[in-house]
Amino acid sequence: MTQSIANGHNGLHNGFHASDVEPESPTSSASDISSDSGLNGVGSSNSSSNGVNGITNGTSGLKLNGRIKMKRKQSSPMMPAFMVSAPGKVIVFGEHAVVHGKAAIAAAISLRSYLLVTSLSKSKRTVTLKFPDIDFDHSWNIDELPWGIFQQPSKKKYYYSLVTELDPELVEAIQPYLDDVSAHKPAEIRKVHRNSAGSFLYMFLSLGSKSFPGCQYTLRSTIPIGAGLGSSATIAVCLSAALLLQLRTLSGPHPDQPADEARLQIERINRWALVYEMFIHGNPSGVDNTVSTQGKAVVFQRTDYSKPPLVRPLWDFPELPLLLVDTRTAKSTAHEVAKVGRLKDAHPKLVGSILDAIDKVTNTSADLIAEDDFTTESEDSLRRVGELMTINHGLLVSLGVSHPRLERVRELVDFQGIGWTKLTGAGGGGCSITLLKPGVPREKLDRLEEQLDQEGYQKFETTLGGDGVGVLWPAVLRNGVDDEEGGTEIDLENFLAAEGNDGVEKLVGVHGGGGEREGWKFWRVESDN
Ligand SMILES: Nc1ncnc2c1ncn2[C@@H]1O[C@H](COP(=O)(O)OP(=O)(O)OP(=O)(O)O)[C@@H](O)[C@H]1O
Ligand SMILES: C[C@@](O)(CCO)CC(=O)[O-]
Repeated sequence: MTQSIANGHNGLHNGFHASDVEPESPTSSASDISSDSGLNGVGSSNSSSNGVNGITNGTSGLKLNGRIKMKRKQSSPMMPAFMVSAPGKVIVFGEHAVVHGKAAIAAAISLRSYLLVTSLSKSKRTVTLKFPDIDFDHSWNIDELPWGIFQQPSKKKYYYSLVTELDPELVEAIQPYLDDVSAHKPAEIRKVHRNSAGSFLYMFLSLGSKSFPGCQYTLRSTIPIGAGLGSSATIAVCLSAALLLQLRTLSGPHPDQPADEARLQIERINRWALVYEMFIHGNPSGVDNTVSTQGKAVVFQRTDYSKPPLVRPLWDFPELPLLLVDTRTAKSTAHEVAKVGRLKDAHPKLVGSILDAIDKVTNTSADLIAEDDFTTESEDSLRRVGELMTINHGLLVSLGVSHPRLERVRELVDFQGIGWTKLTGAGGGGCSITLLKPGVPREKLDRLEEQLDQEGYQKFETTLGGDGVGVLWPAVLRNGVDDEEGGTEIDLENFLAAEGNDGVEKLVGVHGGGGEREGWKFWRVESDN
């Protein structure tokens, strides 16, 4: 398995603090502009990187005392259907410890979620979530949602706000709108659906306004759910980007966009994705949504939950030969995180030392891969990273987040003597990653894969370090066919009809023929400075 980061400079000294990009004097709220449902959010440009939110495209703005007053459009034509996509991730080092303020290294993978956003005609006042992967489909009447409490001056949040905790009163206000969600489904499924619905409503009501146009959000994913590959974060990122695009608060993505402006957009998407994750998980560190938004690989640390995290991109993350194995034992991140929290409460010093040790492992590894002579061709380089993975896994075992099925993968890999294995993500099931030794004989690998197959494991082919959140605007793809009609329009029908992961990838995948597919655009955040 290989990764594919193109940019040839070392981003280790290239860190940026998310707070660097906060607007100094934001002047219009998302809800101010949502009533003006102008088109062309992608490729449109706001001048937010200079600290003033001048959303200029498609509307004329009057500047008054440094503030921009938006002139209402006379008519608001419907937005075209568009798509957003975000990648899953693997945590290479530091899961769980990252929830307690320690560093983690995570990389985007090539498995992705895809969200189709379809606007409804003006007379249709509903908002619909369609999540066929989890058999969830629900609509609400936009006019009946509890806008009043979300718009109260003391509660109102904006597209640039940093929300670091959920407001219990707002969570409470949503509850009546969850009562009839999947009411006749089994309790376990109902719980998952209500969680998805609640997360969405919290974000929708925070960002939107009563005049938000009727629309449908349809999501399909190629990421196994609850496997530690950040599936929930991808949904958070897709919905956050979609809402911000609908509100025309994002600039780009476009190819000649300066990197710092691209980073600002990424940061805004990431902030709201965290809100969704908070609703799903309770206490997320934010590493999953951060790497899913930005893509590539990052060192992530959040020491103070009231502040943005420190995110240090690793543009030159090495092409580690990794084997990704799904135990096909679902777990709940919220459950595993809470378990570690309880262990820490019971044994603060001991668990504190384990978390410190994980932090050391992560930082040692970040230093190691930044060394000039680190190369994936070198046995010594790989052995050193591998040993750190083994140590990290051992520490996670001592935190109680492994699982017999994960230990079995380790046993099989160790028995063949072909690499170093650790769990990735929340553990308790989910996935493991194995760093393969250089020059492993094919027969040994075949034997391992056969054994894993027999025991019901699933092996994933993925590359590390791919693109973050992407946009397809409008939802039209050429699909490699040079037809004069202008390509295939992605609509609800063909999106829902695509068969399995391969069908979804073939129809809408961001990658075609090994490269990026024409039409999909990404915020380019790499920079030399
Ligand atoms: N394809 C999907 N469609 C709709 N909802 C999904 C989908 N994938 C994940 N989810 C949501 O995410 C939840 C799973 O999140 P969870 O954090 O437990 O797993 P994960 O994100 O895959 O793993 P990790 O957080 O450890 O990386 C599901 O219960 C569901 O709410
Ligand atoms: C287990 C955890 O560290 C990673 C889940 O992918 C949780 C989090 O960081 O929010």
